[in-house]
Amino acid sequence: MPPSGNPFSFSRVTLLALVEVLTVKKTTYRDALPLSTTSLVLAILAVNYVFFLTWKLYLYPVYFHPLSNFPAPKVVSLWRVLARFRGKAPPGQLLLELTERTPNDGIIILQGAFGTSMLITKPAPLADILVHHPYDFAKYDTIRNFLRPVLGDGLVVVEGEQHKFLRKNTQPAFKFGHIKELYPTMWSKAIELNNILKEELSGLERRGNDDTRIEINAWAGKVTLDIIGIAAFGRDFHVLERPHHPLVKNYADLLEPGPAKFAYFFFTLTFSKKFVDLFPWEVSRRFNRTTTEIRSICAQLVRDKKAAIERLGDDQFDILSLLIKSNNFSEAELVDQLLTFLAAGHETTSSALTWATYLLAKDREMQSTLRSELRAALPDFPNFAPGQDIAGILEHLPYLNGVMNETLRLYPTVPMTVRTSICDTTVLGHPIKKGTEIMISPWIINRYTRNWGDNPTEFRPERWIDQDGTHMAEAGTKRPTQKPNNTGGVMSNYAQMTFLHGPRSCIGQGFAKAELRCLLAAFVLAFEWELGMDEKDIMSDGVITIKPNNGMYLKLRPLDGGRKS
Ligand code: HEM
Repeated sequence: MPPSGNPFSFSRVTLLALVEVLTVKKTTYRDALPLSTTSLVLAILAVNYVFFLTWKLYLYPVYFHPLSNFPAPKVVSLWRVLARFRGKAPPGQLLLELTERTPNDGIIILQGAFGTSMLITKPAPLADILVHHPYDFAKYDTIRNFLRPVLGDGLVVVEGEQHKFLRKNTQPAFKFGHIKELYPTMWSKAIELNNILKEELSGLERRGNDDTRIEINAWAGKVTLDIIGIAAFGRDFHVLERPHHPLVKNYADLLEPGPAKFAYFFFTLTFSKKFVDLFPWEVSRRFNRTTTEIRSICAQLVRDKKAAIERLGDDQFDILSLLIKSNNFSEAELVDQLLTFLAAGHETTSSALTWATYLLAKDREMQSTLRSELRAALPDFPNFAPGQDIAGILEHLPYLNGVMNETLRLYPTVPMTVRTSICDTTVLGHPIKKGTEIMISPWIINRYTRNWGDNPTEFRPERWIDQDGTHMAEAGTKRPTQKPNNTGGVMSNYAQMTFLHGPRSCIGQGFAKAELRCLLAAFVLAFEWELGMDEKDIMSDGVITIKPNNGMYLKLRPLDGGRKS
């Protein structure tokens, strides 16, 4: 609901026109009126609509919206930004340019025909909204309704007390110790991916295929689906071996970016899903078919798991077992939670892995620096000595963590999220009305000069590495000791918003990072690569999450056991 204070809407000015016509007719002598009744109605409607447009496009946002009094710079350009939103720029980029142009202390008020909102650009208001009183803000009902068929009534979608309850009951599955136990599974899936890619390459060469490029984003999606299958359901979907698994097909269909998908999203949010579904539109039919199929696959998996627990007892610690054992969820609620983990837990990480391969393809020197660090740490690759602590090794490698964090900073998979205040509240001590729209864009915050200094868009893994004293290296020489840091070298944690912060932050952050470390490390040790497509064809795109709009084609050269073959 928009903040109160706007007395005019399209239907109201239309009704008002009727009242005006009646008043004119009643108060004017018949012969004194130089117009027929039809002309009078049309003339009054035209005047009212011109007034309404002026009111909606300019007068209301600039002078009458409650945010017009908020002490922050105002920019009347949201409608222009939206109009260009689907141009040749990734989601968030046009607002980033606007942010760079507008001197501000962390908040810019965007005024325009598509609504007035508060754009947050810096740490202080972010902390206030996301951490100090997070439950005063919620996702829009229209967005939650759009997400519900994909994610169920799971953690991403629910609000308030229901969210607190769910978060508390799912948090144990994401404890540090539990993620550590998942490292060997993630590692073996990473090795499986490498082996399959090597087979794929030699198959292409054997068949004399001219095009031996690999589209890495699709493979990244498969390996992360396999990993989340094991972590969430305790079940290996074997998607890597069976690329035509129905989950792959359905998620690929659902998440493929494109103009039709964007239009569907836009109309669903502007009107309602029920209304949009009334039209015979292929994209809406496909959306409904794929989400129904995914839900029925999840429901079957939940039934199988319950039966297995009853039959065999259960000593597993996958998310589903944990939720079943808590006895807090009905079968339908279990399906909802798993829909969330399945969707939120695989495309996000696969997109991050894809962007890491892109950034390293563009800088071969960084690729080989990372490879050297990994070779030194994992001399027996792809094997480990028995009992070797894979989590301990990977989490402490400075360059690996630097590449991962810098990729996550520059390509936050969720580039934009929107909240609305659900009660009258404050931001940085200033009152705001119920229904105020707040835009939080990790794309902007992670790339904004005022948060990251000069050259914020430069890929520099060293930002995430501290020089920590010196150590004795080979031949008695002293070398600086390097340690990964979690801030990127800037003063505030809130300058990195990829996973948000506070109780609505990504619950899977630790999981995603563990997975990225394994997949990236194994990939760098198994292949050398360069871009297999024109760089100008690469752009991040998507409706809720981003991925490259034309795929990410790489030319891979297999390495033998981490060495050149
Ligand atoms: C690189 C990988 C990932 C990124 C960038 C990412 C990012 C995010 C972001 C920005 C949010 C907040 C969305 C919003 O409120 O609008 C979120 C929420 C969430 N993410 Fe992730 N995510 C990633 C991986 C994962 C994984 C691997 C899982 C599960 C295994 C996961 C599960 C969730 C869940 C359940 C929520 C909702 C949390 C809540 O509202 O309490 N995510 N994620």
